[in-house]
Amino acid sequence: MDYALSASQKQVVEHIEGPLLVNSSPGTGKQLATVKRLANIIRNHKGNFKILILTFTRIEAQQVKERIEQEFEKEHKEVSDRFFIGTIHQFSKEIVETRGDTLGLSTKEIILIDSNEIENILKNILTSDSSLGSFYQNSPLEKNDKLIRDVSFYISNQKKMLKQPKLIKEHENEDQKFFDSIYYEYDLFLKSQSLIDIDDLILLAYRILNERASIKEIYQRIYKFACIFEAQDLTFASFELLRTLYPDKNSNIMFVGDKNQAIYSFRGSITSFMEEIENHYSPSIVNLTQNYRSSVEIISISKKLMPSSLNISANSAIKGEVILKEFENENAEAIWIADNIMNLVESNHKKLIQQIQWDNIAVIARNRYILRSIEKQFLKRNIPFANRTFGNLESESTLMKVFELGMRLIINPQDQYYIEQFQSLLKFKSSSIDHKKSFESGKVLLNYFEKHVADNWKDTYKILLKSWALIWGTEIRFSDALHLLENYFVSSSQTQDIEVLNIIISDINLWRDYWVNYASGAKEHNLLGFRNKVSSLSKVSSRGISLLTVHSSQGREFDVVYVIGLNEGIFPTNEETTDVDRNILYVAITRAKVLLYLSYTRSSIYSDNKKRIPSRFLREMGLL
Ligand SMILES: Nc1ncnc2c1ncn2[C@@H]1O[C@H](COP(=O)(O)OP(=O)(O)OP(=O)(O)O)[C@@H](O)[C@H]1O
Repeated sequence: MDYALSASQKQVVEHIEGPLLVNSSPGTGKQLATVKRLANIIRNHKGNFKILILTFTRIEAQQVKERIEQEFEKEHKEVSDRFFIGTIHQFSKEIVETRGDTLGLSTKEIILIDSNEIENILKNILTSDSSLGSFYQNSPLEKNDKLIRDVSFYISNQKKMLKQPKLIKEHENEDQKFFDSIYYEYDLFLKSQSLIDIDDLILLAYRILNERASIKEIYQRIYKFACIFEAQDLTFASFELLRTLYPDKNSNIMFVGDKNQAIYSFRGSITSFMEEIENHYSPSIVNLTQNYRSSVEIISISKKLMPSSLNISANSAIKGEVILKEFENENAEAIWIADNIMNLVESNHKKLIQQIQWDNIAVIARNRYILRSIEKQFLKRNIPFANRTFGNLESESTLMKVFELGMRLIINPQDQYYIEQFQSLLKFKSSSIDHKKSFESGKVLLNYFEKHVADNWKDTYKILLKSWALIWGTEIRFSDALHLLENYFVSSSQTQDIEVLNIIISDINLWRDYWVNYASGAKEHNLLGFRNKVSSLSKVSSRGISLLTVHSSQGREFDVVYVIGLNEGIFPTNEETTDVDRNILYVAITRAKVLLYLSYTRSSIYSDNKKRIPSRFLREMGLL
C-alpha cells in the first residue's frame, strides 16, 4: 500500500550517502521508511554493490525481506541478490564459512553447538581434569550446576568482549585463573573437534576482517551500504565488527533504534551504543514520533508506562480498547481467551473494521511456559495457532521427542546430554546400560538401546527404529520417516487420547514443514545441515494465532493482542529486573493495533496454586 509519508519519514527516504541515525518509537513506520530508502538507493545509485541489512531476529529479517519484495513487485524486478538480509550471527557465519580457512579453520562443515552441548563439554573438562575440577568434583550437585552456568556465562562474556583465551599469568587472582584456564581448555577442545559456539561467530568474523585487510576491502566494496535495525540491542562485539567495515563519518551506515525498546540486556546489549553511534559517526539524525499502528487508548497507556516516550503522537483515526481482566488461575485465563477469540472471529467487535482473521491475533507472554495453558486450550478447541517461541527440543509430544533425540544421536552418537535425555524419556534402568561402551554410529547405538526399553515402549520403539533407518544412511528419506510414524499413530489409532494425538500430529506437521523448508533450499541433503537449519529457523511459516514470547514478538503487529501473566514475579521477574521488564512490557503492548487485553491471575497452577499479586506495571499504566 502506498502511504503519504510524514516529513520525517521523507527525510529518511531521501537520505542517500553518509551515516544516518533514526530514533523511532514503536509503530512509527521505521521499517516502512527504511525499506523505501533502501529501494531508493537501489533504483538511483549506480554500481554493482549490495546492501547489508542486519536485523536482531530472523522473524524481523523475514518481514524486511517481504517488504522489499513488495516494494519491487510492480516493477517485476528481482532484487534479492542486491541485499544480504539476516542477523549479525548469520552474516558472521557467512564470513566464517567462506573465509575461515584464512584463520586455519576447517570450513567444510561448521558444526554449531548449542547451550546444552556447551555445558556438556564444560562438565567433561571439569570432571576429567583433576587440577581444575577438584572443587567441582567435591561439590553437591546444585553447586556444580551453578558453577557450570557461571563458567559458561564467563566464557560467553569474554567472547562478547572479543577477548580470546590466553595462557594464565601468575599475577592474576585465583578466580580469574580458574575461569581463564577453563576458557582455554574449552577453546582447545572446540578447535580439536572443529566445533564452534554461537559467540564464536562474531569473534571469528571480527578476527578475519581485522587480520586480513584484503578480505575486509572485498567486503567493503561489496557492501557499500548498511542498515542496522534494533540498534538499541547492539552488543560490543557486533558494534566493533560494524566499525571494522564502516569505520568513519563518511561511511554509508544507517542505524535504526529506540532506547525504550531495549530488551536484550541479558545477551550483553548495551543501550549506550545509541550514544556511541552519535559520538563516533556524527550521523544525520531523524526522530520518528508519529505512531501509525495503535489506537489512541493503547498509545495513552504506553506513554504512562514509559514516560520518556511522551513525544510519541497517536493517529487519532484509530479507535480501540484496552481491557484488563483478572482470573483465578492460568486455566481460567486460557478458557476465557479462547471464548473471547471465538466471539471475535464469529461476530467481530465494533472497533474492528474488518472481519478478524486468526493471523491478526497474538497471545504474548513474558516466558514460554506461561503459554502452556493457552496451547492446551487451543488444541482442545481446534483453534489454529502457531507457537513461534524458541526452544531446545522442538517437539512437544513424547513420541516425537524420542524421534528427534534419535535423530540427534544419529548425528553424534557420543552426545552424552542427548543420550541421558533419551534414557530418561524411555525410562531405561540405568544399571542395565553399559556407560563405558562407545558406539561407532547412531545406528549401532539406537539398535543397542532396543533391548533396554520398557515393555510398554517395545512396539513403538520398533516403529521408531524403522523410521530412523530411513534417515541414518547416506540417502535421507525424511518425509517417508514421518509418513511411517503418522500411519502408525494416526491411521492405526494407536493412541486413544485425542489430546495426545493432537500434539503428535502437530509435531509431525512441524517437522514436515521444517524438512520442506530445508530440502527446498539445500543443494545436498544431510542430517547435520538439517539440524543446523532447524536450530536457526524461527517458525514463521505456519499460520494461525501467534503464540509469542515478547522477545519473539519484536517488530510485529496484530489487530488483537492478549498480554497474559501480568503478575509480580513474572512482570517484573524481580526488583532488579524492573527496568528491563518495563521495556519488555512496552514492546508487548505496542504490538497491538486495535484491541489490547491485559490479564493477571490470583493464583498460579505453575507454582502449586500459590497466591499471586498483580503487576506493579498495571498501576503505573493507571489500570488498577
Ligand atoms: N506514513 C504512513 N501512513 C500510514 N500508515 C503508515 C505510515 N507509515 C507506517 N504506517 C503503518 O504503521 C504500521 C507500523 O509501521 P512499521 O511496522 O514500519 O513500524 P515500526 O516503526 O517498524 O514499529 P516497531 O518498532 O514497533 O516494530 C504499519 O502497519 C505501517 O504500514
